[in-house]
Amino acid sequence: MRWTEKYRPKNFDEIIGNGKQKKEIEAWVKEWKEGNPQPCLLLVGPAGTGKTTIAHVIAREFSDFIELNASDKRSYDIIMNTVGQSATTKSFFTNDNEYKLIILDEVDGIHGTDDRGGTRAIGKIIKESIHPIVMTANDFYSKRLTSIKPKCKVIKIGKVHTNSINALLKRICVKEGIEADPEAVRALAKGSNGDMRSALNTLQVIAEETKKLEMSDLELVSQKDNTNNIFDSVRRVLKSKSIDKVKNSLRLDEDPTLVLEYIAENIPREYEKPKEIKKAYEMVSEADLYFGRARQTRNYTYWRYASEFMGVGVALSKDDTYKKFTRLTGAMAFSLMGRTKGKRALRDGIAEKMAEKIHVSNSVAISMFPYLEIMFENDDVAYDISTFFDFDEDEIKRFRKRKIPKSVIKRKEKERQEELDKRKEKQNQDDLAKEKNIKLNNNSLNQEESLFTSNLEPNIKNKESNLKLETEKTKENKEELNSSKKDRINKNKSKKEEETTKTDDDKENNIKKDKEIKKDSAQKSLFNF
Ligand SMILES: Nc1ncnc2c1ncn2[C@@H]1O[C@H](COP(=O)(O)OP(=O)(O)OP(=O)(O)O)[C@@H](O)[C@H]1O
Repeated sequence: MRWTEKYRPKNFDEIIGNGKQKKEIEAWVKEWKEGNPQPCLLLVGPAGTGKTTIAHVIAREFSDFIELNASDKRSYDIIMNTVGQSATTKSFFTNDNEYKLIILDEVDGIHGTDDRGGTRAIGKIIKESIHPIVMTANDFYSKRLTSIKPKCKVIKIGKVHTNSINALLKRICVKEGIEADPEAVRALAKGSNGDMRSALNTLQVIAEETKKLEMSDLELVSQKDNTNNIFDSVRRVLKSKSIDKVKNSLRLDEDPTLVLEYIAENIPREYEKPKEIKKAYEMVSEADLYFGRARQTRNYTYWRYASEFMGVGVALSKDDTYKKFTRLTGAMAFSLMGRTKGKRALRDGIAEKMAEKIHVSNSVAISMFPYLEIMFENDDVAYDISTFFDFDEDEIKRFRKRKIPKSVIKRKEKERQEELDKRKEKQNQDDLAKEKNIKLNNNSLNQEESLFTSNLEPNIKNKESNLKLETEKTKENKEELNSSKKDRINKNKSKKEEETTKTDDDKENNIKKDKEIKKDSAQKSLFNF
């Protein structure tokens, strides 16, 4: 295990140096925990001084945290997708009501044209986040920080003092059972120049196996810089067939893709048989694939596989170890990259223009370059294409050595102007025709309208008089109906009256008759007696 990990501080007390800054940071954490949101924290300072470590210690104070290497997320969309939502909703992990820390490492690593809104995205996250944010950066004066700094509480993390490093190294030597010359420990502390990571790495490299640290070891180490360390690793991979040794040699504090470049560069210097060289390069290519996958997915566990291929894979590609001295060289790729920086910038600029205009990716645009080179051989086509993409002189030079002749440019410009004039004229004519059409349409519309009205009017009048007649008729009918109804009612009434009188008469007669009958019967009964 790397000692930088083994001895990584787990709380503020274990972080050495920067006492005043630690207090400020602790106060910031306290405020958040008491429910008082604070501005985002920006820790700026040199490498290996504990910025990321501090961020992780802060993270322990919150319920959860999300960590992103800002320089890996150059796209606005990616940053917003990964952090944007988490920042604006409280529940980016589990507990809804608790604050979670957002760590954005290396915010100054978001680069120029590749930025694609990365800095803007960070600004948006700072503005909208309801969670605490800690950012780290190396370069206080980085342009990338210009817009970020004013929105943050900036804390400068300084180099760790030699005395503090010295004390920590001594403690580690005791824990690791290393017999250390105090003078050597001090020299190591001083030589690390405030970089705690470097001090720990050097101590581990020298003393982990030998369990000793002497001044003579340091003289050896002090001559070594990272590049020398890389050469040691590469030499070990190419010279050895011992898996352990090779694996150990690749444990160095260096970008593994850089180590891969160095190995690839030196394979043919050490290996002699074509079969060995072929196999070794197959291993390099496998390793490269894994690095690519790690980069794309940001899952850096793939690095492990990559190291297997570029270390053990390349080491075991040879039949036997070579007993010879080989002068190793640095990776040509990098010196080449340095030399071709301008060319690459030109290429990327052209690709970007093309990509934007014809909606393809930059790499597809670059893959069209050979065809453009052929097309650019023709002066007229060269002019047309460069005008279409808005290429400047340097960009045109990328595709043809000769400048486009002035006479061609003049003629083409004239043709272009004529074409433009023609188009303008045609446009004017079209506009006029359109206007005319509109007028004509309006006229015919008006005509149709009046025709319609004139046709409609008599009809309406007829209908109106019909309606009047009908209303009158209905009125008459109604009256008729009413009078007949009245008649009927009257008739019925008189009939009833008649009937009533008749009944009354009948009744009277009946009563009379009854009386007579009664009289008769009374007489009868008298007779009967
Ligand atoms: N102040 C410190 N106290 C104790 N250990 C430290 C301190 N600073 C760094 N270290 C050790 O160095 C290692 C690397 O430190 P860290 O990654 O925090 O540095 P950094 O400032 O973030 O560097 P970089 O800018 O390169 O990311 C830690 O794992 C830890 O072991």
